[in-house]
Amino acid sequence: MADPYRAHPFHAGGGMRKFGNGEKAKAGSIWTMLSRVFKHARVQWRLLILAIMCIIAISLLEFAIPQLTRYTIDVLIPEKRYNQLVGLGVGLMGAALLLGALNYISTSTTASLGQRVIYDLRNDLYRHINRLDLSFFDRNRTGDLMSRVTSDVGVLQQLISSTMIQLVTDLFTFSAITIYMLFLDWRLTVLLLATFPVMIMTTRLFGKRIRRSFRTVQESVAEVSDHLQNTLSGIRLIKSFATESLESDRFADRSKRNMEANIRVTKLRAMYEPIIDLLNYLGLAIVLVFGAWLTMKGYMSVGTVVAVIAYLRLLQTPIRRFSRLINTIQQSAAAYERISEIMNTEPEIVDAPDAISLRKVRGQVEFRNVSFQYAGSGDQAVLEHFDLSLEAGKVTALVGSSGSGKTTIAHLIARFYEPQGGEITLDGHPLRQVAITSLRERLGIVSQDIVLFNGSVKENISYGKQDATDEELMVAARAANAHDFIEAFPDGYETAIGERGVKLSGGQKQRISIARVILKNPELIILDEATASLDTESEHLIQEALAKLLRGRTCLVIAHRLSTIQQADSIHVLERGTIVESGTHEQLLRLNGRYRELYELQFPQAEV
Ligand SMILES: Nc1ncnc2c1ncn2[C@@H]1O[C@H](COP(=O)(O)OP(=O)(O)OP(=O)(O)O)[C@@H](O)[C@H]1O
Repeated sequence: MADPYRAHPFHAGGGMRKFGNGEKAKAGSIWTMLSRVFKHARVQWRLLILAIMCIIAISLLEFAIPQLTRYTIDVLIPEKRYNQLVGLGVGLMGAALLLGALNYISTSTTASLGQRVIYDLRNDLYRHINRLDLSFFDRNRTGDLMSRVTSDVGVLQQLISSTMIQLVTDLFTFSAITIYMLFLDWRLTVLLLATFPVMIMTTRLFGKRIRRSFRTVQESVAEVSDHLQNTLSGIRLIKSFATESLESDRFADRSKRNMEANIRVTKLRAMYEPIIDLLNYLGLAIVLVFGAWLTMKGYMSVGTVVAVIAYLRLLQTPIRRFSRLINTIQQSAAAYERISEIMNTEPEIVDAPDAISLRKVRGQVEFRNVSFQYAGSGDQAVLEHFDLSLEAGKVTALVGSSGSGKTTIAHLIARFYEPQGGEITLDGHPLRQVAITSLRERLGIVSQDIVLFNGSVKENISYGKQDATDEELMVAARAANAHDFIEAFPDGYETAIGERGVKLSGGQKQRISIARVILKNPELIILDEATASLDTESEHLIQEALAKLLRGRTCLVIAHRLSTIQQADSIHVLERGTIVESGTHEQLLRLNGRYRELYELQFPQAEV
């Protein structure tokens, strides 16, 4: 049946929703992000060690080259050591070659390290999303979740594959050079370091703003993705209402937010980088002026000044690079916040520590004094002090007006949601004590809202029993009256059914979904409006298939159409979460109550 809450039009609710019990990642938690990402990287420790060793070697080489310049100016030239010139050239070229090789190794290692970490992170995130409760998916938009798994994780990729290692290298180079420069000339170095607090303050100031804008960028990417997901999967509705241009305008609006946020980021960076450059020039001016003065006074050699300038440039490289990395870092921090919001959300419906695994069930289901309301629906309870029994091996039907709570009852049996009060038992075991997987393995649901995946007929039928043999598959398809039409397809069971089964008719989809449940062979079946909206012939075929499916199993049938449930062993009429009448079809007709009213509405000419 159509779930009224889900059957919303496009674009229900905009903006971010709160992530259930998930904490928000703390603002300014760049170090938390780096350390968590590092934890993932630690698993690849061989690559990590290789990358770090290369980086240290690169830093040492870069550090040694200015020493050659200094030696040439201060020793080789004044002392005219011609015989050492060849050695100098060869040494320099050798160092350059080694530098090239080390750079190659470190770049390729860090790139594959990054890819592997991202691979793990993305899989963890997807696994985690799959574990979350249905109520989480009620609260969050599919497109938004998709963009967290694709775009946000993608942003982190940059951070891991280049930025983080670069950051470690730069930190190492920076500290080594600063220490060496202090030895070389502490006065010049202290003067130089005086510009640093200003740099740090500027970075913090801009960093926060840049991150905020990136958060908007990522959120707008999510909105664009949500729009795409909704409209492309609902393209038939758009065409039938001729709302193509309306949707294009809405798309443009969402893209505009993305564009504006990106422009804001670019402007912030455009302002930040020149400020850092200015501070770098200030450093150079200090070294030049003060260094020149020291040299003129004879306190320092020309070679030392040249070496200090060379080191200054080496020192400024990491600073400059950091000012560019800040973009990636802040963007990653914004993306990481969005990933953390999911990772910090824990499912509430989980196995109890002493949960029992059910191997075989009879299917006796009891609702005792059950109260339930959906999260976020105010104090609107769907069920209050509700009692219901499903007799093992019997067919129990639920009828009643729209919104009376029929599907909710099915959801509670499957433990998609947990009741706030009372207890539901299966064969006497409270559902809270039953391992969720074992419960769902014993349960088959056929609903009007059929979900088929893009793939072959065979893959779809065997979804609940991946190791089914071709023979078993065909037996199930025959029982579901699906074998004949499947065989008539040019590729038979290998036929691709298209996204959500678009290449199949409504009745065919329904029969495939029945075959899927027959193959799974559960003891407990829920049919939710399974035969609505079908023509008489399809309905006949499906009724036949369902009759085979129900044989010998416990079954709950939820129906609007009373013709489909007349044979049920017992029928309950539900109104606003309360059972108002119960009995067999004949008994209920004799009661002259709500059931008879519904029956006469559907069959005005019937003789009853
Ligand atoms: N996921 C949800 N979140 C919040 N409220 C919900 C959700 N699903 C259903 N509801 C509300 O719970 C009530 C019962 O819905 P339910 O789907 O159980 O009714 P139903 O009897 O199956 O209706 P119909 O026959 O029209 O399908 C309705 O008022 C509905 O708006």
